[in-house]
Amino acid sequence: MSRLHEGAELAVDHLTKTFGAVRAVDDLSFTARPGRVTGFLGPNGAGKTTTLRILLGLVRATSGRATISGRTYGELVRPTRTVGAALEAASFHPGRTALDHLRVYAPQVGVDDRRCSEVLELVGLDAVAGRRVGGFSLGMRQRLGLATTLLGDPGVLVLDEPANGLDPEGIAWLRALLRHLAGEGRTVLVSSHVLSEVQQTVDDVVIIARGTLVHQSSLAELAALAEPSVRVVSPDARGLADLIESAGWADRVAEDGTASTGTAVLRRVAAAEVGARAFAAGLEIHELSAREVGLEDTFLRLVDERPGHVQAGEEAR
Ligand SMILES: Nc1ncnc2c1ncn2[C@@H]1O[C@H](COP(=O)(O)OP(=O)(O)OP(=O)(O)O)[C@@H](O)[C@H]1O
Repeated sequence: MSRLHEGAELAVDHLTKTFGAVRAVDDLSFTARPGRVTGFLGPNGAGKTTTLRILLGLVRATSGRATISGRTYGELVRPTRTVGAALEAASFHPGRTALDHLRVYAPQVGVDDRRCSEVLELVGLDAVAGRRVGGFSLGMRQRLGLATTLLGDPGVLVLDEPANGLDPEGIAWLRALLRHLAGEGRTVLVSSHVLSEVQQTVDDVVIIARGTLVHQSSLAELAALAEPSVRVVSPDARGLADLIESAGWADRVAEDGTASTGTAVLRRVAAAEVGARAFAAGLEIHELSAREVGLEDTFLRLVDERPGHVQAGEEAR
């Protein structure tokens, strides 16, 4: 028998799921490893929830497989002890207390009252154990949902948008808890449509768009894909245009106002390089500023998302 806390590899292998004409998941493959928090990221409608539902045996795949330690959810011997899942802000009986909510699930998982109190303490709800859930905020409900997933002390945690509804303090708390759980050797898979929400929590990222994988790596490798850029302003618009032309940067111009305002934003060019060339050309420069490229920008570039842009198929919901 496996030790408690022992994580298992999650493997999604050439997974496809169609709903009528909509290809929600399209030949998707990725893995999530024990001891690490993996961010499962993609814009709304990218296919995250569908993938997680297949992994948890709630939806049947059209083709391909999603496995936990080589087994599908249905093949697991003790599923509630192996995987803890919180798929959406779970529905709670408003009249039940937090402790009673857990007591309802405890027999299914095979744990006692003591464990219910333990998990309430773990998620910081011990002080309100006897309060009715009906009066709980969304953040408190998220915590109770998480407590429910932890009842069986599972080695694998699958959490769909767990940061939703949490205030900054709650997000910081969630981050610490997930890091702690992964530190114990568990496999933690966390979905989100906003990278910035989980970027301080995750070790690895799996990014999907339109049902397909666009990127899988460590967070550090994703950060290395960031493209620095530099903003240059000169009172001599003609001179700046000539400089860009002679340096061979024409295809690196991200925003161009050289002809009218003498302003240009250049991608993958260092400020020092622009400064040196401008100095050599005797070009007067009024602004030369390196722009920080956040991880979120890299993420949005990878999923090719524009503000207000709707993914194909999303209207089918
Ligand atoms: N039961 C269903 N019937 C029909 N289409 C569905 C069904 N479930 C999901 N879809 C479609 O599959 C696509 C992927 O949806 P899914 O919920 O998996 O995405 P998501 O990445 O979790 O998005 P969100 O962050 O908005 O929850 C969407 O186009 C959605 O409309």
